[in-house]
Amino acid sequence: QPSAQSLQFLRQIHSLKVLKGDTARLPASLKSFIEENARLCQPDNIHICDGSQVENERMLESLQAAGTITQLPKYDNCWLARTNPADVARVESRTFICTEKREEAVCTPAEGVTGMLGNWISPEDYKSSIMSRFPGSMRGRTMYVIPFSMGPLGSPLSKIGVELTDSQYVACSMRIMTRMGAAVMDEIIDKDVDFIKCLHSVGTPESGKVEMESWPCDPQRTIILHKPATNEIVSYGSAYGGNALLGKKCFALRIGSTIARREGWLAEHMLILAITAPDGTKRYIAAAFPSACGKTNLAMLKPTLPGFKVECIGDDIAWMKFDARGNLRAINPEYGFFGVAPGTSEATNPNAMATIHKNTMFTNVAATSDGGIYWEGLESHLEPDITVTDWHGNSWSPASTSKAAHPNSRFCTPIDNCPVMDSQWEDPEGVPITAILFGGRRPDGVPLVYEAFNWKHGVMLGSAMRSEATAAAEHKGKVIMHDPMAMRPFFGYNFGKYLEHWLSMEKRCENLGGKMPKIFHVNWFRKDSNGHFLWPGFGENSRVLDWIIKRIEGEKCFQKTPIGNIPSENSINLNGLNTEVNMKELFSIDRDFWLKETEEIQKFYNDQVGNDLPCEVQNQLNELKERVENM
Ligand SMILES: C=CCn1c(=O)c2[nH]c(Cc3ccc(NC(C)=O)cc3)nc2n(CCCC)c1=O
Ligand SMILES: [Mn+2]
Repeated sequence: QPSAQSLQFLRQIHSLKVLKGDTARLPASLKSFIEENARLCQPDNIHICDGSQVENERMLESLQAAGTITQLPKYDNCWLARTNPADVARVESRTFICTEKREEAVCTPAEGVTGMLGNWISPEDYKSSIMSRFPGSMRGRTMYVIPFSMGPLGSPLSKIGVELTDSQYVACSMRIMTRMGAAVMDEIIDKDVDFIKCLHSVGTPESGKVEMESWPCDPQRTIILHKPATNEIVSYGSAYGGNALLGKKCFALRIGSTIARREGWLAEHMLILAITAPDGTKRYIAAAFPSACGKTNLAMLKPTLPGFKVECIGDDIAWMKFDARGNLRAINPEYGFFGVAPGTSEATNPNAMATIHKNTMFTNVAATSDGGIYWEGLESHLEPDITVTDWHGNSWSPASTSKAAHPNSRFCTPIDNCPVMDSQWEDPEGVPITAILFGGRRPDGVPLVYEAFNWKHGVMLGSAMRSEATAAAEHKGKVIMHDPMAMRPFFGYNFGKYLEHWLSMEKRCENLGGKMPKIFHVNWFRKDSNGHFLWPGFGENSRVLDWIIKRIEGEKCFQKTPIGNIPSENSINLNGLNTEVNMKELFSIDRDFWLKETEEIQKFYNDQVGNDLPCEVQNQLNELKERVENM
């Protein structure tokens, strides 16, 4: 029976029925956060999530009854969600950072150039965007209150958030992707900690007509807003992934990067892996890759080099901070994997396949007649008598010209299902990072691996990252897109200032008497003149990680080149490799290619960063250009 105080609280919010949870104990900050938004969104009732098994089962039953999800009886507690085809991916053009002054949020692109490093919105437009969407948006619905922690509860590197949402799909997915529920609520109550305020509604089209009953959304008016000054995130109209699971991109990267700047640490779009050599030395590596580079495949790598072991800490986000001894310690703030399904198979990522058959929410993948899932890349796993239903719900066969699964279809699966998690993956102190990799999909000119000469050089390499992508526009060619630090869609503030912050880490580390991590650039995707891949990739990448470890240990197994240090002759272990590798071509450095590359990088800086570019980064590019010219 709620206490008198909470009854008073309820009256304040229009005598709403609090279905679950006792509001009396909530600290004032949380109470007013809920109350203000309940008054704004007018839900029929409020459900304070405790994250329990029974609560989750009730939500799954309710989602099943609504037709949003169907059970996949071939696996243990696995579900398939099909979205409105208009709500299938992050919407970058509708994603904004709100600051007083535009230049705090974004760089100023050159005349006539479209900015590609984030979108700014004024405080006035932020307010009006909310007031034209949220009033009454939750009528007839329940407002779920989701208390969640990014990072292990109680870790000095963790941060807490509260997401208010009218989507049970979001609540079930947040329970997989973050530490969510009563333990976090206790932390908020006991320690009255600041929390990131996240408000989400799938909304309703202005016409009032919901296109697809089982997936309410408002694609025409989708908007994703961030206000770093007050640690607020507001998302409307989409229930999909990075738009709605606000702990991931919105919190852990965009808001996270602004907190990290204030507090002196790094919030990065990076996987974290542990590699143990045959002699037992274990190293932790963080790596940033744009999409389509196989980040999750590397994070869960099955090494081919005998005696090596690779274990996973995370596949998408790293929060890294120098500890008192000047060691860079990293945590994975997430609690699940939200991986791209197509392309995942026993051949490309056997450990992912071993992870996703329990307590997993699949979205927009195809379904099989024996109650399982299917997607492009799983052809060899299709039994002959099995029929397939595509992500629209239509029957599909390998002869179909259409795709069975949406290219951005996902598995959302608990980390603790993964068989290769590192024992320290939840260590509250984080794991010590001794190498940072930047990578890209570069079919031409970029060698398999090279090492930065120093931190400043490495920061320039990160800022200059590019990767082959399928052109979004109609001409379906391949273009080499800039994606600095693989953070292009996720910066929380001005990219130039972000680079300054990266540069400042060197001084910070020095003052603590520590050693900076080494920076490397890797490229699994170089092709020969016939368009064939020069490197077999996948588990063979352990040979590159082995060389990186040798370099961290100080072995002189490198040769200097104008672009950086590459492996010296025969210092990459090729024993046991059953395919011929043309190492000469794989590591060739062509003067014309690199002259062109430095020009492209300069153009990117001029077009997109302008005066916000730190002079040290420009100097590093000048030095690279000079070295290449003198070849
Ligand atoms: C840890 C693995 C990283 N990695 C790679 O290292 C990699 N390399 C390639 C290119 C490639 C593709 C097929 C073959 N096939 C054979 C038989 O050699 C070899 C290389 N594709 C790769 N992929 C898949 C990218 C799409 C997500 C990939 O993930
Ligand atoms: Mn990502």
